Amino acid sequence: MTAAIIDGKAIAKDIRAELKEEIEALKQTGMTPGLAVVIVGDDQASHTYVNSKERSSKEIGIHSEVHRYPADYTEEKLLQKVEELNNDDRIHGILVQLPLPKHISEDKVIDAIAPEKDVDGFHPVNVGKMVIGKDSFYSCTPYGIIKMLEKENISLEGKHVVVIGRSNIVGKPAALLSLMHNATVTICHSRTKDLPAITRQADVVISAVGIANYVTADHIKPGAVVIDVGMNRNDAGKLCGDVDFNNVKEVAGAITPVPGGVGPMTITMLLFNTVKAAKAKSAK
Ligand SMILES: NC(=O)C1=CN([C@@H]2O[C@H](COP(=O)(O)OP(=O)(O)OC[C@H]3O[C@@H](n4cnc5c(N)ncnc54)[C@H](OP(=O)(O)O)[C@@H]3O)[C@@H](O)[C@H]2O)C=CC1
Ligand SMILES: Nc1nc(=O)c2c([nH]1)NC[C@@H]1CN(c3ccc(C(=O)N[C@@H](CCC(=O)O)C(=O)O)cc3)C=[N+]21
Repeated sequence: MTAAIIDGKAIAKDIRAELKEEIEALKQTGMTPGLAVVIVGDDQASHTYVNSKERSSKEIGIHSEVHRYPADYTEEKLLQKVEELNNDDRIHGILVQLPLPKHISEDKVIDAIAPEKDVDGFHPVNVGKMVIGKDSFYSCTPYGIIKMLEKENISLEGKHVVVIGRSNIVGKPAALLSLMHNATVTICHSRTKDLPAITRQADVVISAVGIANYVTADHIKPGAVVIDVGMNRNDAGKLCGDVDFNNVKEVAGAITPVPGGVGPMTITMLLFNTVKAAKAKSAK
């Protein structure tokens, strides 16, 4: 059996086309959604992501601004900038690119973002609302996975979802959103014993570890859905996920590729959340 390849790029394109129409309608009412991205430091990969976010925003008509600062920018100045953006009426969404340089507390910066502008869904208020099952801004990567499965007509109801990874931005919210969709959820991490025995019980495996070729064919139950969040470089310097794609695709029922799977959905949900924030503001 060869798995169906889930085309995240195509699904992302469809959702972005829907958002574009929605933005055109909003503009008719005098509202242009605005996104501010803040990046500190000179990490090349981070700059590439940020440029891609800016391009994608502009393509669908979002007002987009990027604030770039050197690696020695102070925490105090960054907090001031966030405050300024909190009070800027043209801006509905604020994203501070992570990771930040070591001398800046990520927690402090995330806490400083107004929850109604936190389109990353990282602020404790938004995380807390998600935990108690309320509508809020959900973290873009896990939310993108949920949307992708919906578009593929893969229901999570009653399914055993095994999430590998428990970070605040991917693993944990992926588990909670799966639970919200009535899955039975297991969370695995670096202290988990006999991981393959657990993942082999899964109807859906979501891997967010950050190790190339970590998930191999013997981890997967025949026919299971495999979602690869990992963004790694292999020995040849090529972008790859956590999953040994060529071998796993012979066992799985459906699988997401890297690139072209979860990544494009992440950016799409950032745009989705920005439009959502703008609509909430205009409804006030
Ligand atoms: N496609 C996309 O849009 C995005 C992709 N990513 C990518 O996803 C991956 C994960 O990101 P993120 O969650 O931020 O990473 P973190 O490093 O914060 O978390 C990794 C998680 O994997 C767990 N882990 C590490 N080693 C093992 C192991 N040997 N066995 C089982 N679990 C293990 C860790 O466990 P423990 O908690 O015990 O340390 C941790 O919970 C990265 O490759 C990242 O680049 C991230 C964001 C968006
Ligand atoms: N505040 C904050 N919010 C984030 O959402 C955030 C962040 N910080 N820091 C870094 C991670 C990583 N991340 C990705 C987004 C898109 C792709 C993506 O589009 N990937 C493409 C390929 C890109 C390429 O070719 O290099 C793909 O998978 O097809 C990847 C990774 C968001 N993150």
